[in-house]
Amino acid sequence: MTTWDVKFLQTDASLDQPRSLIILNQPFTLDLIQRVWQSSRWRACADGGANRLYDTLQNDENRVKYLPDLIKGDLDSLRLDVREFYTKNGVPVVKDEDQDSTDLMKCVQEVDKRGLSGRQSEHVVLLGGLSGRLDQTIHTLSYLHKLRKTHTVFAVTDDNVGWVLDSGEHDIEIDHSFLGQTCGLLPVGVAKTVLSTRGLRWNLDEQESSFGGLVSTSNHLVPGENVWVKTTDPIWWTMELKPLNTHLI
Ligand SMILES: Nc1ncnc2c1ncn2[C@@H]1O[C@H](COP(=O)(O)OP(=O)(O)OP(=O)(O)O)[C@@H](O)[C@H]1O
Ligand SMILES: Cc1ncc(C[n+]2csc(CCO)c2C)c(N)n1
Repeated sequence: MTTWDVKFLQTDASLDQPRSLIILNQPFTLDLIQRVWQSSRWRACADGGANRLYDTLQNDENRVKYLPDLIKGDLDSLRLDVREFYTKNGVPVVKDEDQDSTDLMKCVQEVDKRGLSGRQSEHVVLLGGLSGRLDQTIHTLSYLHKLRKTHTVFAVTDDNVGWVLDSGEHDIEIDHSFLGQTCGLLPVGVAKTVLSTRGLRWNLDEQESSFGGLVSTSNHLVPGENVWVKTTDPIWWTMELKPLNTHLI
């Protein structure tokens, strides 16, 4: 049995479980970056993710309070003004021109170099990756599926949080104060899986799910209940977030 929670999304999240944060090149609110920042102890921007951080923070007074530990990628998206600001403030900017790996992969390599990302140790949070360009979104789904045996990686946007549940049983703690009601079990990257659930409005009981068959989208969490999932094969689990504040600093 694996137990899960997304306490790192609480406004007052503590560093109970140290996390690495990778900021992707996708929009996010100030509220979301503040939540995931405070629950991380190492933060990297994947290339143009640094533009997003810079722009979202609005002014230099805020920006110096939220300096990442690293900016890495092929640097085809990082703006010159953003590069200059972060270089001036001591943030390493590392160019990796490999055209067979994405900037997301290049940042996960850095997490690995730090030696903290083992399945049982440091968790990784991706800010972005579940929306925007479809090829990039599918890359996130595929990459986290591939990483599931060696890394614990959550993907978070203003609308969603999601991750891969490996084959087996899972208890998912639900904090209804910031999670919306909608959730999904998405059989991406597997021929099929057999699912049983508790804590959902439309529960499954040893039912087969596949891309060409049943896909549990627009399911609902039951207020006050946690969720239990049993799956024979890996499956993507997603939950909707309640609307976040857009200006908190
Ligand atoms: N339009 C998009 N939709 C979804 N995810 C994106 C999008 N653009 C970038 N990302 C994510 O942010 C990371 C950094 O993006 P970057 O600014 O380098 O864009 P890119 O050059 O298109 O990405 P890459 O070089 O990795 O293909 C990407 O690796 C990807 O995970
Ligand atoms: C089969 C195959 N398809 C696409 C790419 C292109 N590509 C994949 S990752 C990447 C780097 C982006 O920063 C680029 C250009 C490739 N190399 N091999």
